[in-house]
Amino acid sequence: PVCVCFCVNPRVVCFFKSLCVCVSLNPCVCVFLWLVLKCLQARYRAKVFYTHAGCTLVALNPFQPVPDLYSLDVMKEYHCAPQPQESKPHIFIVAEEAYRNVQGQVEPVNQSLVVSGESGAGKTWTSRCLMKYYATVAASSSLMKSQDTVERIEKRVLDSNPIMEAFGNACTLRNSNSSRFGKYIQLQLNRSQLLVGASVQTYLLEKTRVAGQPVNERNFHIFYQMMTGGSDEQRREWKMSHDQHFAWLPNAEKTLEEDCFDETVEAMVHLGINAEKQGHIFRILAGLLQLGNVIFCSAMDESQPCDLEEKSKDFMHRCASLLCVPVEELQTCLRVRTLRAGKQSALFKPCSLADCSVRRDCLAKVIYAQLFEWLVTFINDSICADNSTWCNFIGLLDVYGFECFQFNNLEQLCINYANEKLQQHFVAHYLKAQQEEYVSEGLEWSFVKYQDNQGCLDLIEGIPTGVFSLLNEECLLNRASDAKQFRVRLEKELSDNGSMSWDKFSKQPHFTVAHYAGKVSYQIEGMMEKNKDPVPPELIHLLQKSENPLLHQLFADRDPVGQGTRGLRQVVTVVSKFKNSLENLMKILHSTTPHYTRCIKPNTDCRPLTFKKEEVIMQLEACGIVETIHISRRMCSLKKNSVAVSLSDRVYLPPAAVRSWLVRRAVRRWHRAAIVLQRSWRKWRVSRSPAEDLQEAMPTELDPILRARGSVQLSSIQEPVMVRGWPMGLALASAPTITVSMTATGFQKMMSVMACLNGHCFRSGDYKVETNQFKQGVASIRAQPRGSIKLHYQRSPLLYADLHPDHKRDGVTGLNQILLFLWHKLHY
Ligand SMILES: Nc1ncnc2c1ncn2[C@@H]1O[C@H](COP(=O)(O)OP(=O)(O)OP(=O)(O)O)[C@@H](O)[C@H]1O
Repeated sequence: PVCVCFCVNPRVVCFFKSLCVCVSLNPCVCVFLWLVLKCLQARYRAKVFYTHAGCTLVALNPFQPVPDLYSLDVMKEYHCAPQPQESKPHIFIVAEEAYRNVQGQVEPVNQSLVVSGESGAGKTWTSRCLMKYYATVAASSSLMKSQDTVERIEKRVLDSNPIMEAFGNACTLRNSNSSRFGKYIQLQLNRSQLLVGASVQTYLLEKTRVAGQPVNERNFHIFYQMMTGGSDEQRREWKMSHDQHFAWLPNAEKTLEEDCFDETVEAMVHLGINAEKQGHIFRILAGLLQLGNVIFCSAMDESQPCDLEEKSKDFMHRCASLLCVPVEELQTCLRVRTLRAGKQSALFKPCSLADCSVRRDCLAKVIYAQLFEWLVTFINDSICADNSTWCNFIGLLDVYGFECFQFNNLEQLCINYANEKLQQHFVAHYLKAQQEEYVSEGLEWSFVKYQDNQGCLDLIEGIPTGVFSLLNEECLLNRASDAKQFRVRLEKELSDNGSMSWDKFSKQPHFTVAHYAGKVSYQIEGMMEKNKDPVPPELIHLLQKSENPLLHQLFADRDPVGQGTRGLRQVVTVVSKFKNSLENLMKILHSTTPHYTRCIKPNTDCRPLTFKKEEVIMQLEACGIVETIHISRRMCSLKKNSVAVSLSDRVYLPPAAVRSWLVRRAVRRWHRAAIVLQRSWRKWRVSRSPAEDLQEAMPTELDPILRARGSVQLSSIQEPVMVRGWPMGLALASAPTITVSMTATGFQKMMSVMACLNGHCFRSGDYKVETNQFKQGVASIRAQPRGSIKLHYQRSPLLYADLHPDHKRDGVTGLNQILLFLWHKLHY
């Protein structure tokens, strides 16, 4: 059935579909997207959620539990299958393929499973499924008798999930269990490929959430778990009465299945976080909640520190008691800045009202972030195997997807930068490597064009004038940051980079980056402060005095003023830390065999079995799926000498009846489209006078300029031969061979040339045609044995027909323009 789709000129489909998103795309990309979209939609309706697309597995989120999709029996089925790739697409195929690569010691032996997608698409779910799979099939204890037999190490590895999710996930507008950090989990395998340990690396926790939650979103799950799951005794210990309202716990009335305190505590116990340590952790968290209720008010005397609202005094006491720090000192360091002049003397300056709140929030953020880091280290200590016991690993990367909100700041810049890096890895590794391999195998292969995002990466990470470098420079200067000034600096340094632009009419200082997945505007206000992420030294001093052993431990080694070894200020900015950790990750990815899973969110409301085409198509375009399928399709057509097989090979369509209905419906539409096209074509022809037509189509004399644009000059034969390529192009559009030329304008032209030459003085075999698909037209025709013959094209009488259809990314070009022209003629 897919072949039927390919028989129609993609541009026609494009034109008639006229989806606004499609029109802005390259027509060939557009038709691919549309086809993929249709296949995915049909499969989703038939409750088939996994689809192979080239080397990538596309996972559609069902938003409801699917019985028996991930059961032990299904795991066994894939694990024991002689050829898992031949089975129905499933995440377990990816898992098994990676596992067998390790078993087979195929270089690079270590594997990385990259799971990407936007928030709520199903990355965490998928990662959990993968971990369960390995914990079952590679269990080092008892093998696969029942889920319960998964013993110690496997259980501990799995138990890291509820803890990390409790502390690092939150309910957002887009996902009720949204991971607010990125993670790379390394599953360690011994010589017999059994799971003997694991380690977790986390990236960029969204710590601002602890002290401020976007409207209609929530704080991290752990706080709500404590509220709903804590016993009366615990609540007393946490100074958390049943009727107390917490400013930092919005939407507490919402009940979520993620609010499972018992599960978190049980997992903590399994990982060795004993009752005493748990007590320290929960008291710290309870202290933060009390801190969030503290509100400052202006002092009567401006030279004095801000006052506390009456109720806040009590909250401040509770907070100090839970954090085990002296209450006076806590109050002072939130309200008074200490200025050091030299080593001995110190000046005390009351903070402004706004500064007091900033310090309060800063205290909460630094404590929470440090606690999260400690938890990750603890988990690693508990599940990491001794280096001597493991030799290979399978890594699972679950990273935040591309983000574009109304207001974007440093967090989005970092997240989108990470996505650019991963996209580059995907493109470089898969698209380039695959294509080079095909060429080296001697396959007649023309390179598929792909979006190179190096320009965008240079813009962000370039040294010394990338956005990150300039941001860091501002931080080192240690002066009050000015957003407008910084914007001017950016413009001065980076206006040459094509990925950077500015909205001239916007009043807010900002810059816009053209990412591979779309343009994002970042506001500059606050960006430098976020990058510095300063913590007042007084706060660190205070926490180092805490009598809560855990809190004390969290800050014991921290230098409050950030002094380097030679006494220089050492500013480790957010972006430099993030860039470093990402570079390390990329090194790991480059040294492993990658497997890509693209999770797709079929609708934004998280409604079960609801497929919104517009939303899916955006995600498909953003994740480079089209290029992947394109290569596979071309590869299959080369190998099997038939076109359009790969989609039907790899995309499993729904049962017979549905499939034929879909095809018939599609054919009817295309038939109607073709009739409209024919009619408008005839009308257009009639509207032109024959003389006009002939004059342009058949120039009597070939002057040099005209000849350069459009005629055939056969050097061994004196007489020039003209090739009328334009009508042929359209005629060929309906022939089956056009399937190959969907992205190959050169091939299309070659076909028309061959057809024309056949009508002239050549016998077949007299010539050999070579094409270069990236240049417009035919590269050369070699006559044998008469030497090289140059071929030129005749200028088309049709407006726009000479334009190469896919050079501009946006805008409609080439044949689409003809069609638009006709359409306008027809309708207006
Ligand atoms: N395969 C699946 N079967 C059933 N439900 C699923 C599946 N995948 C995802 N879901 C549902 O979708 C929700 C969102 O998935 P998940 O939390 O994995 O998204 P995510 O991509 O990790 O999002 P974020 O980036 O915000 O963390 C899950 O809580 C679950 O309800």
